[in-house]
Amino acid sequence: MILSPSLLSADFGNLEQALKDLENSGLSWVHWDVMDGLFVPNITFGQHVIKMLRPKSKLFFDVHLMIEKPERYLEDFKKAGADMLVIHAEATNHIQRTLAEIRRLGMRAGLALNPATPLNVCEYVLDDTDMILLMSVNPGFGGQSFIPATYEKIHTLRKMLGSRKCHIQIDGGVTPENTKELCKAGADVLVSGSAFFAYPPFDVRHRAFQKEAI
Ligand SMILES: O=C(CO)[C@@H](O)[C@H](O)COP(=O)(O)O
Ligand SMILES: [Fe+2]
Repeated sequence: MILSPSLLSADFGNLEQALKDLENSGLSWVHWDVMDGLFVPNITFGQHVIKMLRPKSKLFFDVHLMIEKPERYLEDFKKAGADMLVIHAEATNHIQRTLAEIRRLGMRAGLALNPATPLNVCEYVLDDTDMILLMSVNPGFGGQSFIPATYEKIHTLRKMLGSRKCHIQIDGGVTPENTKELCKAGADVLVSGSAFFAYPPFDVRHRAFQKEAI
């Protein structure tokens, strides 16, 4: 299981320190929640902030784009140093083209689905994605409660993926308490914001999640 802590719950005034602390705690991924105030009601940071922090960190930058028409900014995020770009199926009319363009630019391509979005939207683009992100809360805010219907969705998606090497990432309300069940259902990348950052030290927190993973 890969744990990808969400900086949405970190101190925005000191992201450099948060990145250092994560790296020193043995983590390898970090999750950036980019919000535009349109696709979701909240606004966070964009490509410029990521670009300034890229030289400060060796972590894998997992960038979750909660923005309308993400195809407008792919090159910007590549230049900013994103390793993986995750677009929302609900935010573009051109899912396949956008995923293919992300890969052409040399990044890994992910596709995110809101809780109410059925799995069939990704059926014909499974070979174009390195990761499917299943939202287990409605996007826009940290600290919300996990939606239990996600378990069945993970299980069905894992069957749909067959032997493909594609991550299933879960985002929203993830805690050490539901980690085992999520892994059992077929998830292998977990995002955690509030349940991770609220309880330092991070190496102890990291172990609390990993202990539950199967
Ligand atoms: O994408 C989002 C929210 O839209 C997430 O990445 C949150 O940051 C997860 O926060 P918690 O639910 O773990 O507090
Ligand atoms: Fe996210």
